[in-house]
Amino acid sequence: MGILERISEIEHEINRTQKNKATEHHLGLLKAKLAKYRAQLLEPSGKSGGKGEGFDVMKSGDARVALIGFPSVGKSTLLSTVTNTESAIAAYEFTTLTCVPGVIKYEGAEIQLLDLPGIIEGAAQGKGRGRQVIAVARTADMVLMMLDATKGEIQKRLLEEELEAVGIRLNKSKPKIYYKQRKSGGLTVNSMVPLTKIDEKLVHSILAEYKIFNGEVLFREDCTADEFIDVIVGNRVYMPCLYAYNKIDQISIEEVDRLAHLPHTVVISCNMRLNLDYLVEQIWEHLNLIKIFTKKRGQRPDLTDGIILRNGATVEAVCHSIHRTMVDSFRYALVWGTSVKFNPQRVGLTHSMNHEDVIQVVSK
Ligand SMILES: Nc1nc2c(ncn2[C@@H]2O[C@H](COP(=O)(O)OP(=O)(O)OP(=O)(O)O)[C@@H](O)[C@H]2O)c(=O)[nH]1
Ligand SMILES: [K+]
Ligand SMILES: [Mg+2]
Repeated sequence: MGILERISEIEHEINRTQKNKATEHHLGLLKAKLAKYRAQLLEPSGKSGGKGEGFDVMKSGDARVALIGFPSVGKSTLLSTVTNTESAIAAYEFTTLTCVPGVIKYEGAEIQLLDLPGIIEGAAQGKGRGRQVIAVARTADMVLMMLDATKGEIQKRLLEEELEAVGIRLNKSKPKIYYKQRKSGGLTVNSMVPLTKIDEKLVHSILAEYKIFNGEVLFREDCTADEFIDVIVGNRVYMPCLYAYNKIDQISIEEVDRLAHLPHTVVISCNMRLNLDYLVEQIWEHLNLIKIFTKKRGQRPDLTDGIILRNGATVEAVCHSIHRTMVDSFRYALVWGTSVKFNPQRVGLTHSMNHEDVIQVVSK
């Protein structure tokens, strides 16, 4: 039996099985098997595993956003509207066949937006250009999932399943599980909180499925079997996702209103240029970037030229982005803004900066 058949057989079995306490163990094991076969499917095998011609786009700017959606939902129309790059637009499906990068400028940041071919059901298993698209999506800082507003919510569910199947986790944080494989000594399973969704027996069975018999597991939160499997398989990417319902010029005001209230969702019309400013604002929000300003001693801060960093970035990261060797001569920094109690406050390299903070680095 081929891997695809095995996968569909297990999926079938999972769907057929009622979800309750008595079947929890059985389901958990099936999911572990499923994750194993899917991982095998995605392993690069010879030529077909590569990213493919036309997909190897250089990273540039402060962050990368991958446009994911079914064919003809308007991905290329968006790229051509919000960036200076033109990407072919047409009424037929699969107009775009490669990865086309454009740049969005916002808050002084340069955000790389990648237009990609449409993906369809079965993309995870290599249908269409699914694999190449997914490989690019994994390199992004965020997914912008474009949906056709006239098709309701069905596209969203299907695409989420495809991305889920290849280990992309949207708007979720990494499960708080400590896991360390060892050479001997058996398995130790501990938990800091009561576990209601998985028990020790299932933990052992899942590990056995991966031929792991020695190691240490510590649950720091009440995780599900799926989350535990994610940690064991590794190689998962956790990224923010913004859902953009396009073509709202084609649906009723009531439906627009309903969609607009869904979480992480923006409603737009690329053709009518409706709500595109808000879309860009929300991309910035979801990327979780901050802008900080530098200041020299005795001078005003330079508010025209901020430094773009990830939220939570430390003073050390600031130094690195100013100059490679700055950390070596670092004595302390003075910070003004919401990350400190006093203005200014003397801080060290490990201090975390907030959006729009001002920093003055004092060197040895
Ligand atoms: N009514 C309406 N049509 C739109 C809108 N945005 C794009 N379209 C149309 O949708 C069709 C497909 O647009 P594309 O931008 O080529 O879609 P795509 O998602 O890039 O398609 P593929 O590259 O084939 O996957 C074109 O005929 C566009 O004019 C919109 O806001 N409203
Ligand atoms: K198209
Ligand atoms: Mg296109």
